[in-house]
Amino acid sequence: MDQLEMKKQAAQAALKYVEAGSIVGVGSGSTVNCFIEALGAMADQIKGAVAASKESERRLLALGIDVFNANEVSGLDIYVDGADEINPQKMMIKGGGAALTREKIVSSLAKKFICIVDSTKQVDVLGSTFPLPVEVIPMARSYVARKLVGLGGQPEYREGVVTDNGNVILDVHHFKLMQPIEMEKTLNNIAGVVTNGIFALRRADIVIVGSTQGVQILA
Ligand SMILES: O=C[C@H](O)[C@H](O)[C@H](O)COP(=O)(O)O
Repeated sequence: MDQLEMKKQAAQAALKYVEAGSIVGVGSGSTVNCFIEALGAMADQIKGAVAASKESERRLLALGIDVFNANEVSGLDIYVDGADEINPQKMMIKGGGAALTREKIVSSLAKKFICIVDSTKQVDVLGSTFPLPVEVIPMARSYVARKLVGLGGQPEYREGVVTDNGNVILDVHHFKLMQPIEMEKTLNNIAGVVTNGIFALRRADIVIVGSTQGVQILA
């Protein structure tokens, strides 16, 4: 079974958490694209969605699903999103698709964060395989990069990428995140950082893993 099939399995399994008449929080990325595709079958049963990226919004609308602005809802029951890495404590690295800030906002609105991943995303220590994305206001790029070096990382400017918020991304290599909560706070305190891709303060509640052995649910 290839990675896409594992993503599809996890995405399909997330449908059982979608309540009729609800507004669903929807993240972004290739695994979420599988979820959006599956959600299409429930388009006439749900009230709509709040999307964490323009790309997800476009895909939802194409399936006839209404998309609400985050300011139009007071809360969400569930938020469904993928991850670049997830550890046994259900903490994640996200932002491989540069949507981290809106993902943090929409996931914060939700009672339950349901993370859908294929088994290749599971790690013991965050930062083991994936560089940590940090969204930065463009004029602060060099300053923030120097601060990240000071913290032991190796930042790399993601050339040609502008986020949905008009900012840039620094991908930080060689950051082993032994204390994810502390590092999430430390990075967010650097002037010019909009947010960083550690999701530890707001971690997942339910993880659905697609693998060659089938779907595993970690609740
Ligand atoms: O900015 C992108 C998001 O955080 C994605 O959820 C993450 O990169 C996982 O994407 P994919 O499902 O394509 O591996």
